[in-house]
Amino acid sequence: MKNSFMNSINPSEIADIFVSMTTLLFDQLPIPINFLDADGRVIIMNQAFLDFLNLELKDVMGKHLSEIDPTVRLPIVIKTGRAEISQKHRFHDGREAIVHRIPLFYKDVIVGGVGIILFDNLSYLHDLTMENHLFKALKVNKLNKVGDIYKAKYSFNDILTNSPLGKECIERAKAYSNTDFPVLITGESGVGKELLAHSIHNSSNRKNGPFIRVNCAAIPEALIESELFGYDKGAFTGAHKEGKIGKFQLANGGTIFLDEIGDFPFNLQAKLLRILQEKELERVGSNEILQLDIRVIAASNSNLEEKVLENKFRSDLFYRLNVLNLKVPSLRDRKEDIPLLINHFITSMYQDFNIFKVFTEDIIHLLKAYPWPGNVRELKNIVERIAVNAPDEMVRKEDIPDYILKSLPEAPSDKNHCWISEEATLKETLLEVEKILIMKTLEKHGFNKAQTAKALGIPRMSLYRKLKGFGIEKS
Ligand SMILES: Nc1ncnc2c1ncn2[C@@H]1O[C@H](COP(=O)(O)OP(=O)(O)OP(=O)(O)O)[C@@H](O)[C@H]1O
Repeated sequence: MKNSFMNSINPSEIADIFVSMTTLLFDQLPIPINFLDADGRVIIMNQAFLDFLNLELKDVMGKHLSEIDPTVRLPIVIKTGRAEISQKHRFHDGREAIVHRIPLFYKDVIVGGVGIILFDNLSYLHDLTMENHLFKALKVNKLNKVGDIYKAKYSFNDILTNSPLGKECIERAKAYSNTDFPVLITGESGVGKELLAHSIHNSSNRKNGPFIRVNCAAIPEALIESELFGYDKGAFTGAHKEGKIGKFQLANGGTIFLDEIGDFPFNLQAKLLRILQEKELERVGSNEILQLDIRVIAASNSNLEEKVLENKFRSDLFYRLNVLNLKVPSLRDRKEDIPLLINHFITSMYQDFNIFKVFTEDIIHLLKAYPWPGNVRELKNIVERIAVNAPDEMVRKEDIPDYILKSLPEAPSDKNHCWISEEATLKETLLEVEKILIMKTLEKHGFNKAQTAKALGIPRMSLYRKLKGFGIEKS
């Protein structure tokens, strides 16, 4: 029977039969699914996907997916070969969805990709939060655990460092991930605090549970209570009738990452402390107490001890969060990492956008002399900016943004050349010499300002003033 069926098929028809049977099967499913070929062109799009796009099959078949919606990323995933699971996506018409993008391999060669919209219409339900919607969908469809949706994205392998300070920080974070105590990560903006929080969760016992990030500075103060703690049905006028799941409840079984904790409103700090101490949550409008099983990781780029002294942050909360402390060093204190990071960012530019640029030793040397107040984030932005804008493959000094070049000391181009202009006044000349001396001493002491001031024999405040005068420090 089987043989006679197979024998009756022309081999060239097999692919067509596969496509039409798969389409028939996927048309029965309420989940939007599409298949692209290796060039990013549509081979299969099921009815649920067509309904989502409000298109007909003839409008999409054989078209490059980006012609249908320019925001899509599946063609990029087909190029990189790296699956993107449970990602939030905003379509060109503003609708949001949770999507999977998966490359398909046959004998190690990418032959196409599958796109799946897991939860659509996240935004039309403006009276429901995304979390509620997901939570409901999880319950109804028994599709996944919350932890499968809210995953930590990074692990220790994503954190690059060559420097002793960086390595020490990672070793400490790894040790912390073997415990369940709260961790407070401190350090300047852009040093990689969030990366570390993800990594600690991902190598802890909670790695299969959810990782919920809350940016305490980004949520309006009036909403923070309901966002974090949730509320019960009809808790107050204007509340959604079904209530709201708060971030703490969502994080149950996993980790909650409270980023920029220094901005947490003072009047809610007692409630936060109670949750951390009791591991119990009482939603607004409810008498029911929920038992929580969560780990808390907090991060701050402001000095929390100072905030405690200024009565802007409760000392009991500070001690509760600061059981384990992780201080992330600034990039200027681990300049050895700069070449490694530059290399990593240009490799990503090549993999993601096919842009290839060479940063020579000289250019890296120049970039190492800059103090990087915005740390790794600033370095990443600058490398990407240079890579996109530099006209030639070999990056030149002129391709480095002006504000960086201006903040570097003017080194004499050769030993015999006097770099001091004969027209310069004595004051100008002394200033120039001072600038060069300060920059060289800063470099010698790994941009540690306390050590530099000591070596120069000047008070630290006067060093800060001079650096500000040179336009090197933030005012
Ligand atoms: N060691 C590292 N290796 C690779 N990438 C890094 C490293 N450190 C930071 N990054 C990258 O730098 C950027 C900033 O990192 P991150 O958001 O973790 O910093 P942050 O300290 O949390 O900043 P903020 O205080 O402003 O929230 C991210 O794109 C991150 O991927």
